[in-house]
Amino acid sequence: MHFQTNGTKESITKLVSDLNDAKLEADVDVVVAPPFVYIDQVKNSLTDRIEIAAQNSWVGKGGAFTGEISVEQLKDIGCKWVVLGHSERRHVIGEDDQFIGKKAAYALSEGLGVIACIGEQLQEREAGKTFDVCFQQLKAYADAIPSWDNVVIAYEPVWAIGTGKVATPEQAQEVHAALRDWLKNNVSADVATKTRIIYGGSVNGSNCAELAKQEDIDGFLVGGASLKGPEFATIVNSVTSKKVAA
Ligand SMILES: O=C[C@H](O)COP(=O)(O)O
Repeated sequence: MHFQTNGTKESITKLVSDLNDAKLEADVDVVVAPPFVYIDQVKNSLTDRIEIAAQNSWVGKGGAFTGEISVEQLKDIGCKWVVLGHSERRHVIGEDDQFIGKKAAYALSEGLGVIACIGEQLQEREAGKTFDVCFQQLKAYADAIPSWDNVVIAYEPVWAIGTGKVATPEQAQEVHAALRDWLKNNVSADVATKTRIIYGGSVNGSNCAELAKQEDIDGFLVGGASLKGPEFATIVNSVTSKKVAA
């Protein structure tokens, strides 16, 4: 669950309480990504059943980088994961593929898990460039990281993020299968089989079950719907038996 830049101390207290009370299937990995300023609050009040992710991290060791948050600091406050390459980092902040790849490599080298986001914009899909864009973004991670052991790929078509316009199960499955095939051909068959590929973009309690049935969809990265604890629990439980990060 990914709060993006949402929440207050009060709303997050309520959300944590809902999550602590939720019945979450045991075989689903659940990760929550609060804004930096609330990570400590969440870490200190949320059940250990759910791990904590940051929404970004600095590209190297901490130091004189005003406004940035280092991987070392994230580890210090109990983060196990970091979300990198989110479309808002790419298209609003301007991070490029290589910079994101370097961030992933540094976070992994320090022992954080990486939720590595990729995805095409609407005009790219309409121009028939979905696979080209996704493969290029995936290659930048592959070129930078030494191992995929601690990486979850998040496919998030930009046109589906926060728009209410979810990819159809067939659209999402088509890209997930292509990504797995790319890993098989360019990394290894083993990595292609073992790497979890999760979908993000307007996932909610009503559409998650059909998406979760798709062979290559291993879980979800949930934004808006994660701000409602009971609905998020429904989404988590829709991917049971797939051992998925959600
Ligand atoms: O990380 C979350 C994604 O950006 C998806 O957000 P959304 O579920 O609100 O579309």
